Amino acid sequence: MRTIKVNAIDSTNSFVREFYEGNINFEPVCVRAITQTAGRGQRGSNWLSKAGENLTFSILYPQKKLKISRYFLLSATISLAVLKVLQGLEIPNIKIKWPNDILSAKKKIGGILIENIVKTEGIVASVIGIGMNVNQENFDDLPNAGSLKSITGKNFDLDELLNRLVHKIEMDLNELPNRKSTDILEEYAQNMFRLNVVSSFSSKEEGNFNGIIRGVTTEGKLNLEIEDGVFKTFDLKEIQLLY
Ligand SMILES: Nc1ncnc2c1ncn2[C@@H]1O[C@H](COP(=O)(O)OP(=O)(O)OP(=O)(O)O)[C@@H](O)[C@H]1O
Ligand SMILES: O=C(O)CCCC[C@@H]1SC[C@@H]2NC(=O)N[C@@H]21
Repeated sequence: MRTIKVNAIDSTNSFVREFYEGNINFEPVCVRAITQTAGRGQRGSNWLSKAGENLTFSILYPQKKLKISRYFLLSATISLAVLKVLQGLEIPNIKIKWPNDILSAKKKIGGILIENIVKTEGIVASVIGIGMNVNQENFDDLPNAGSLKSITGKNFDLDELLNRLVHKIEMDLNELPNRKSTDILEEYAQNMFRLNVVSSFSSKEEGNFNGIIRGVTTEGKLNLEIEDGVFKTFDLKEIQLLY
């Protein structure tokens, strides 16, 4: 797909979304910013990334009326594509922290923000925003953040890494309609951070409590074993993994 490099913009997600508004027929496109002045994360957070040291990009991907109920399969496919590219570069211990934080050695090295363009017929396009911490060495205000450099001690070529990520994502998205959802969910679960171990959670309804991550539902809800043999599912708005 075509990649456009821009110097400074507010947010690559906002940029490609605006680009879509005037273009009904389009090919997938990737927009990468050297720096974002208002990078956005999940749950309304900011995405902070030093200019020129990391990757911040968004892919605008046309969908053929994707059902909203299949949205998480898309999200899981993106997380797994990123994970596989990083594993191919021998970055250690890559995990997906539900729903789609990318961790290496327990540090958050990447974040994914997918925003769908929904019409009455379903999802007609997806904006897939990815922030990857690559060569930045210090994350003073973000104690849980890390980068490929802070973990491996090596510098990475940003253009080459972007090409690998975009290529893998495009291939896996094209393959998505042919894949069984149970296979995707199983592969996702196998790569989850803190799968099958007791973890602490915080939820609006129940305060802080312990549970064991056992996987995800087709809709992307977190499936927790909250007592022996007792399971409960939670969506992103309802719960946070503390550690
Ligand atoms: N470059 C970055 N790398 C990692 N995290 C970042 C970055 N920029 C902003 N953040 C945000 O800083 C916050 C702290 O991240 P951290 O992973 O430590 O906390 P968290 O509670 O696990 O967050 P999350 O809600 O994403 O699971 C998160 O909201 C994260 O998205
Ligand atoms: O973990 C998260 O909270 C998601 C972070 C997503 C950040 C990327 S950087 C490129 C794209 N543009 C944005 O404004 N956000 C995403």
